[in-house]
Amino acid sequence: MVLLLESSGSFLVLPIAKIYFFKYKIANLYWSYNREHAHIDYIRIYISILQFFKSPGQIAIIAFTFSQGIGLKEIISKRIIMAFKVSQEIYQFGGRLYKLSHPSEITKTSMDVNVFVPPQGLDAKDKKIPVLLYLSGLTCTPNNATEKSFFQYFASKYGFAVVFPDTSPRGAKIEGEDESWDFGTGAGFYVDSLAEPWSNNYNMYSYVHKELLSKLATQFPALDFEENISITGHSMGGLGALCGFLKNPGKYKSVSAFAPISNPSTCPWGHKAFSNYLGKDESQWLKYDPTHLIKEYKGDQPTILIHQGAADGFYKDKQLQPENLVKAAEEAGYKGGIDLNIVDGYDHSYFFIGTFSEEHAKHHAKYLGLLN
Ligand SMILES: N[C@@H](CCC(=O)N[C@@H](CSC=O)C(=O)NCC(=O)O)C(=O)O
Repeated sequence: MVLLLESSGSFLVLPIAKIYFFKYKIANLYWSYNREHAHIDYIRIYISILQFFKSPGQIAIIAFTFSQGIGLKEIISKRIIMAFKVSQEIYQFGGRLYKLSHPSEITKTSMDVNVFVPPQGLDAKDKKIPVLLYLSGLTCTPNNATEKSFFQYFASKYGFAVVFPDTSPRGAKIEGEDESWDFGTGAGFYVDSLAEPWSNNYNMYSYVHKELLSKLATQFPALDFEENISITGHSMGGLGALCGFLKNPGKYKSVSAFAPISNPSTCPWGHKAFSNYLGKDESQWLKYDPTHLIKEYKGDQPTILIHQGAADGFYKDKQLQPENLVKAAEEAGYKGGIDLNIVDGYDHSYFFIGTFSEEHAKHHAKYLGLLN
């Protein structure tokens, strides 16, 4: 079988992959458009099939390269693959950084995502390793935090994986989506839009918390996306992290944020985004406002760690308002409390995030069972 794959090329790979997929319930097929790297795909096929037969019962990853005549639509319609294209696999801090993309059914666009697997996740045998989801801020792609937050270093030190999703759909072809930096492309605000024309694509809440995590769970069986996952984020991503935690009791073990938009219903960024994505009914806005959500929250109540630079211009302009969240948490009797650290001299940039990312990594490592 292995020799057949090599000599026959991808025309035969697909039928064979299909047979093994159905016969052995293989959950995960790796795929690539990239003809130039076909030899790497074939090597992955050998390794995956050998691994599968060596350890039956485990999920195998089979790779194949698309050839002309095998369309993406056909493959998806037959529910054959859980698909991520791997555009780069980079060695870092003993682990691997994967730069991935995949077609999303929720945003109806191709989505980029970076995933860092620490060394502990490369040779994990019996126990899955925890995951930290990092949501980025306005204008960011998966690469900003990957390049500037230092999170991968601390992920290797403590032993958790990190997922860096994108901040919006890209190329949805909606009129006006590229007109401003704080709305549309790069500014999905992690909400499910209700209003036209955004509601067809701008559904980053469901994309991140449902589709992406479930697809990654199939792609990375050594990572624990179900039972041991925490969430953090910066600015608009801090808002996304706080909402993700407060709207899904029990899903995330812990939450933290860097300079989060804490009370979006009452700040200019929130007004602009929510009135466009969610419409005029302000009761819908409260469903994505942490300062409101914490009053109704009923789940586990770990300490929420927040850092905020005192010299951050957006803080001074009242876009962020973490004090409102602290007050609401106190009034609601949120048990773990909000550990708000206003740090002198720091601004809103990744220099600020990189300075405090170890504290946040440690905070999550504790709740993820990696530290006492
Ligand atoms: N208009 C500016 C500012 C954009 C900016 O500051 N973005 C922040 C997030 S703001 C809140 O969500 C950011 O993290 N930028 C990326 C970075 O690498 O610093 C602009 O477009 O630059």
